[in-house]
Amino acid sequence: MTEPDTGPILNPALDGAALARLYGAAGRLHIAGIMTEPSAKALHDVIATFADWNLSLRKGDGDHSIPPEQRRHMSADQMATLRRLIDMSATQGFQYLFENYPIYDACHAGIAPPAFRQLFDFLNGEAFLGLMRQITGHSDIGFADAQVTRFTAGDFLTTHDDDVDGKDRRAAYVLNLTPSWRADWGGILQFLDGDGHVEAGFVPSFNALNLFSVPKLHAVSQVSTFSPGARLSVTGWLRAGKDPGPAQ
Ligand SMILES: O=C(O)CCC(=O)C(=O)O
Ligand SMILES: [Fe+2]
Repeated sequence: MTEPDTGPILNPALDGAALARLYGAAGRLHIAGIMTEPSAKALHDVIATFADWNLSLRKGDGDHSIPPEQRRHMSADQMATLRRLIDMSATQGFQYLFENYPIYDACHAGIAPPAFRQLFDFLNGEAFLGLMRQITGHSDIGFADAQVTRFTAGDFLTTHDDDVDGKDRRAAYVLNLTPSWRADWGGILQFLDGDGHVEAGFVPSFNALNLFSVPKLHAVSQVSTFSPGARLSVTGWLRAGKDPGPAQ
């Protein structure tokens, strides 16, 4: 893995007060150029060459993660069966399928690769959290949890609102690290209104932060079979209070 020298750096030219006005009006925001360009490129290179992805899906009522060791032993038939089960449950309810690496858990367990530790420190540093407090108006935001995600052809995340009791999520964020993408390739972060219509959609992009308030109905549309690339992001929530540590 290529390591960035310094880790991510917040773009010093961002106008927090102007962004706060936009967020206040819509409850969501797409911030282009969130990091300095060289540090965004370095972070992209780390994620684009990362190889140890879990497969993340929903089983019963909970998150289920298939680690890389186990994935390697799954036959094409087993994978196809799993896919069919996932498709069946996605028809009616909350389901997802994408690859991830749990940065928050790995940092607390002391096993995160150094570049992901730097990323976690950036997301929990005063520069980033201070800007997030200013934009969202939530002065009690105390920490950010985080995972890296990769969506390739067939991956999706159905409609949900991110609200989980006891997690104190004030806002959700998606740090976009996809260098080139077309809306036709899917993977669009869609926001739904009370009638089930898509009221807005953010197309995967590079070095941009999507931010939205919790709870809010949203989904990631399925990445199309003809998408040639991967949708790469760092996602998580800005949470109130002190980081409780492992398993939260
Ligand atoms: O990747 C995205 O754009 C959104 C992810 C999301 O909604 C979630 O992880 O809950
Ligand atoms: Fe979500």
